[in-house]
Amino acid sequence: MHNVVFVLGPPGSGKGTICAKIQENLNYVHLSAGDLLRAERQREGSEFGALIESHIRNGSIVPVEITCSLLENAMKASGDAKGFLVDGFPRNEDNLQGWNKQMNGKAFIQFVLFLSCPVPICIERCLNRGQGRTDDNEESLKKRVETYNQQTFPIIEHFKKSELAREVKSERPVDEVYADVVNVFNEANKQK
Ligand SMILES: Nc1ncnc2c1ncn2[C@@H]1O[C@H](COP(=O)(O)OP(=O)(O)O)[C@@H](O)[C@H]1O
Ligand SMILES: Nc1ccn([C@H]2C[C@H](O)[C@@H](COP(=O)(O)OP(=O)(O)O)O2)c(=O)n1
Ligand SMILES: [Mg+2]
Repeated sequence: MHNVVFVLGPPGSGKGTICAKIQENLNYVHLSAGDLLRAERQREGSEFGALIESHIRNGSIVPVEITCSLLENAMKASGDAKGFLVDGFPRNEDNLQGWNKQMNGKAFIQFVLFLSCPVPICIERCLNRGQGRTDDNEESLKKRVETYNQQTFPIIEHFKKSELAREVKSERPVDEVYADVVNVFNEANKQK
């Protein structure tokens, strides 16, 4: 049974940055759904490359069958760990239902880390991210924020209702955000 922490928040809220630090210090393995999709997009012979690229540019969400299989394969391929940080997933109802169907009995959701950050700060961060991504531009970001507000935030609300969500405000400096995130993990691991 894989132990999973979902990491959600608007684009640019710091999910990847914080997950990398947690992975380094707390023995969780960081799996970014976006990174896995970008790798699949590039994979020689992938039948999904063009589909993934169009969703990424358009700020829309790739069908869960693709994303969830990439995540499950990555978990299977990973060595033993305290758990998996599933970064940027589930991003909509299709993701959530697809996860429940595919991962039923195979994964336990320990909690959901929600990084909340004002959108203007998030947009600024993405425009300055400097990773050469095809979706860090004004046009794509406008659509990604719309997707987040209309499709992802309801998923966060769902996890809040089931008392699984742990919110950390992430407009502050990284170290301050990370210190609060560590406290969330310590608290959650104390309860196990
Ligand atoms: N707390 C923070 N303060 C300032 N910049 C940040 C902070 N967290 C992340 N960043 C920067 O903002 C950009 C987006 O961060 P990233 O972790 O990629 O966010 P996400 O994965 O949520 O899109 C990166 O360039 C990162 O270095
Ligand atoms: N569950 C997911 C996660 C990402 N994607 C696609 C659509 C997203 O806009 C892009 C980029 O996701 P990613 O998490 O890397 O983006 P941010 O780190 O939040 O800026 O990938 C998806 O279709 N389904
Ligand atoms: Mg990211």
